[in-house]
Amino acid sequence: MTMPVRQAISPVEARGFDTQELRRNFLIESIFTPGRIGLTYSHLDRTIVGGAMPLAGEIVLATEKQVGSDPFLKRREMGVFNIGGAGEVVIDGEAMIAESTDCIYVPAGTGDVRFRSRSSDDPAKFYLVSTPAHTAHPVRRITAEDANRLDLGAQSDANRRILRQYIHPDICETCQLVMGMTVIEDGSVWNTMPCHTHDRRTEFYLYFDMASQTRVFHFMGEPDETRHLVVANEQAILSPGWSIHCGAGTGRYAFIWSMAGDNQDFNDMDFVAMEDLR
Ligand SMILES: O=C(O)C(=O)C[C@H](O)C(=O)CO
Ligand SMILES: [Zn+2]
Repeated sequence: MTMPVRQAISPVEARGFDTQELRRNFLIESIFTPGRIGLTYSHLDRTIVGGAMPLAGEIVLATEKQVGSDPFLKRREMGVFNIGGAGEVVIDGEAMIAESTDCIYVPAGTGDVRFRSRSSDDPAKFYLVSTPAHTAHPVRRITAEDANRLDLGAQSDANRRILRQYIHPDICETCQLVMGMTVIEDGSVWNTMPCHTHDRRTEFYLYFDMASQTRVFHFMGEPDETRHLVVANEQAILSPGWSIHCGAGTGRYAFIWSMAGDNQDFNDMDFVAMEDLR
């Protein structure tokens, strides 16, 4: 496995980027490869993001030079969100079932992590987000029913959506990772609109559950210097704290959001007034 590195980009640099440069820095085009694990190291809050898609055999989480510690989770925690068929995450020899839309929290200090699919005909797709951690909290399996559910938006604003907070201080203790899933209701297109920034935290989005022809127009940038990225199914966005992050889809979609940084306060957002967007 090689782990590409994404440097932290300043808002001043990003203003000058063309489409290709924006995509190279803020989009991960391929998260899942059958039978493989693939990870990207971002200098945004030193977050590692990627996917593991086991087929008949298991996949082992191995460490890399970029991580600087052995084992991988010696000084990190990890959220594992399954968006595929049923599978298992084996944590220091203990198998935890992960059905579709289950999330497993794997704490710092874990020695050995393995990923398995129940059936290679319907493989699990484990979306992985790992952030630095200073102590070990208990392992958790969090289902959609366990998560905090928020019903957001209005049909008249085309932004009705169900947001579930899985890894959140009310549900699961972590060092810094916060993670959940937002599903856009039929007939709505917008996520996270009205939009916000939160310079205290980095955010990552994995868009999924999209038809192959569907695209999400994901908006980023400073509120008065917006840009967009055209995103296909199972691609991920890196969103620095200075950037807005929101999107509109041409068809059905959902996304996993995750955050890391100075606090775990989901409501610590700086909302942007519509008249300030450019
Ligand atoms: O649709 C939404 O609203 C969200 O999913 C909000 C994001 O998770 C977010 O930006 C949290 O800071
Ligand atoms: Zn946000």
